[in-house]
Formats: sequence, structure tokens, C-alpha cells
Amino acid sequence: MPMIDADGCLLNVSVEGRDGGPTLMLSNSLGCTLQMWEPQMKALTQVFRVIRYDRRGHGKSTVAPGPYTMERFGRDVLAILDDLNIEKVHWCGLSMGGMVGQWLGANAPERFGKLILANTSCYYAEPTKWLERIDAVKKGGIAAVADAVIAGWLTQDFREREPAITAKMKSMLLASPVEGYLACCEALSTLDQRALLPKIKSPTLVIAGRHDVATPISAAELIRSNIPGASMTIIDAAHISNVEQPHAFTDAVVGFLTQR
Ligand SMILES: O=C(O)CC1=CCC(=O)O1
Repeated sequence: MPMIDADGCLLNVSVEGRDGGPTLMLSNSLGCTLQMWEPQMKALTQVFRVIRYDRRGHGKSTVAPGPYTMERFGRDVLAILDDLNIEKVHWCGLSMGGMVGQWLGANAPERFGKLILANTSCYYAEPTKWLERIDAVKKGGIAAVADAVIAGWLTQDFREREPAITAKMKSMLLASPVEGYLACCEALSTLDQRALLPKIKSPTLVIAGRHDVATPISAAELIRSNIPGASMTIIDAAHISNVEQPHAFTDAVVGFLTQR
């Protein structure tokens, strides 16, 4: 896996899949590493060259000092594409990954074919929940918020049915570097990309989770209705819909990206 330098921050990047096929870049949710895409990798790598990466402050990437912004995350992605000498990719980002996708779609449209913005938001009307989370993590580490976060990621039904997958997701969250996690929460506490959405011209699919309370269907609808021509699919899942409903998520991604 290459480590790619983005203005002094080393980003852990993985490139797999069909050589010469169209390229799809995947972007993670807060508190997740590139491993969150494992349920999709077998199917996606048959059709696409797939790029995954750990956002700065997460996984094996450098925990560069904050503050972080969506622009910083977007410029990290452009640094990866430049380093790999890739002109254009399709984008699928979940949660924070979808927020970075909004920034890229509006600010670097020539580098992106189609966009998939899953379980995401363009702004938070109530940023206090992020300030409370920052406070709790500063006092008690990620363990202090882990159960509540996991309850938002996966429905109770899924957690009871799939305890091993749930435990794996919780370990991933708990392994997040605290400083990187906090810097991302700070970026979320000031998020407002509403003005960017009408500038997005790429064909866009918005994916929402029927049981997602972190970024509810109303947040997805706000994004869909402000991006010209965007469509929306609702999946029977909570926030991390690609893990909770891997087949429905993969089918939505492949269907949208391969349709003419
Ligand atoms: O981790 C969460 O609580 C949910 C979330 C919101 C933005 C994001 O990336 O994850």
C-alpha cells in the first residue's frame, strides 16, 4: 500500500481491482478506516480499479495537527490522484466521505465522473451535539462515546443478529487516534456546504438509511434537491449502510455507476 504525501501528511492509500477499468474512489466515515469497505471490495474490484485511503488522523495515515476542514480533506484526495497520475475517478463517500465528495464535486468537477453521497449531510442545524461529543472524548477518550456511536451506526436488530461484525466495527472506532478523531469532530461542528450543492454538475446518487438518525433522510433530501438532476435511494439500514446492507449498497453503487 503506498503512503502518499499531502502537504506533509502521509496518507495510507490502497489501489486494487481491475487494471484499466474505470476508477472508483471510496471515502470513509468518521472513526473508520479503509477496512469499512471490505463488504464491497469483492464485487467492486471485478468492475473497477478501486482506490481506498485512510483520512488524515485515521488508520495508518499521519495524525497531522488540526484544525481540519472539508477543503483540507478534499485537497488530500487531489494529492492522492495527482500522485497516482489519475485524471478522473468516480466517487463514493459515506458520511464524512460524502461531505468531502460534495466539496470535490463543487471545487474540482473535472476530476470526478459520477458522485455517490451516502448517509451524509451538508450542514448540521444543531452543531452542539458535536461540541458535546468533543467534550466527552476529551474527558474520557473514544470509549466514553463508543456505545452511543455504534447505536447510531447499526440498528439494534443488526447488532443483535451480527455481534461479530458489530464488535469489529467497535474495535475500529476505538482504535481511532483521539487527536485525529477530535479534529474531524471539530470540522463537523462548523460544517455548512449548502451553497456548494448547486455547483455540483456530476451525475449524483444520494443514498440514505431508513433508520439513520445521524444523517437522516431529511438531510439526504436536502442534498438531493439542491444538486441538479440528483437521484436518491433509501436503504433499510442505520448510518453505516454499506456494512448493514452490503448487497443493497453494492447493487446501488454498481447499478448507478454502470448505467449510461
Ligand atoms: O460517527 C457518527 O456518529 C456519525 C457520523 C456523522 C458524520 C460522520 O462521518 O459520522
